[in-house]
Amino acid sequence: MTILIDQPQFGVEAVANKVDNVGEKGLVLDGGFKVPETNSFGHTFRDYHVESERQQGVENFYRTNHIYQTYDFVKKMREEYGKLNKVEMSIWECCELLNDVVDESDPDLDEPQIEHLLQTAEAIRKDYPNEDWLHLTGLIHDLGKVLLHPSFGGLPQWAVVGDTYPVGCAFDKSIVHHKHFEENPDYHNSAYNTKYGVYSEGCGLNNVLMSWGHDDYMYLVAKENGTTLPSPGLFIIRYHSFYALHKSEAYKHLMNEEDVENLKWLHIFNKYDLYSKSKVRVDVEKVKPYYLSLIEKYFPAKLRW
Ligand SMILES: O[C@H]1[C@H](O)[C@@H](O)[C@H](O)[C@@H](O)[C@H]1O
Ligand SMILES: [Fe+2]
Ligand SMILES: [Fe+2]
Repeated sequence: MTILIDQPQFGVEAVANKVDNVGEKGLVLDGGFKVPETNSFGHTFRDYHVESERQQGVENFYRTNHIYQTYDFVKKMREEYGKLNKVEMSIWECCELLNDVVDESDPDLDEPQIEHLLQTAEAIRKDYPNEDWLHLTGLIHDLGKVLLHPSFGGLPQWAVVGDTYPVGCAFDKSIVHHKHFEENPDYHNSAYNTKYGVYSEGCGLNNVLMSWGHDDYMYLVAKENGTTLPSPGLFIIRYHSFYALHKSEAYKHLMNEEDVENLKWLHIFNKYDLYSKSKVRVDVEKVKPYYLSLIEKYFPAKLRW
């Protein structure tokens, strides 16, 4: 039985009200979303080693990503993009810009990004009808990929997409294609290559520099433009690509209590983000009015990017 939650709840209780079942065809969420066994290329999701039409390109992507994402690089990018002086536009205009963007890091998807945004948001909406903040989080979580666009500086893919991880401490073994970190100068720097590096136990993820990309950028955009999304929404946007944490449980020693609470929502979100990727298209015009109303509720009409 599905228990609907009347009031938006942002804590453990809301999570506990949604129970996962393991059905014949894999994991079934109470609300009805079925986790498919394979992606649209016929492989299991997030298999970075299986021979497929995307494998080589994805590995090349991670090699470059792992070589160039250093502590210094991330600091510079955060400073530069934190100025939010590139473009002024609405959330929906930004969604439309993503029409042309295909993500080279993703073994499971070769559709334009706008499809993925709507697929994620609509899948969440079916199972969590009352959590409108989570629908909107689904819609905007990958908007930071506009960094690839010429008007945002046209950053290379390795500085925008792919899984993220902390810099300034050791790269965990669970990170996809870990071996390529051997070519990253930080890997050989004793200030940055220990378990804690420049951080300390329980310091909170907010104090940890993450590899630069669409997550942290979109978090900065949302926060600095005064969004009223709740804390778990911002956390999801900021850490949804941090698979080493939310899937492999690495780096837990850096979390504080608020991170632990927010992580519960990220786990829920991740199922929809990952497993809603398919060739089934969402009718954009049909759902647009609903998402415009959410954007109006949680964001100003124009944002600084
Ligand atoms: O390839 C994907 C893609 O770039 C996603 O947007 C990101 O969130 C994932 O972590 C990554 O693995
Ligand atoms: Fe993403
Ligand atoms: Fe995504």
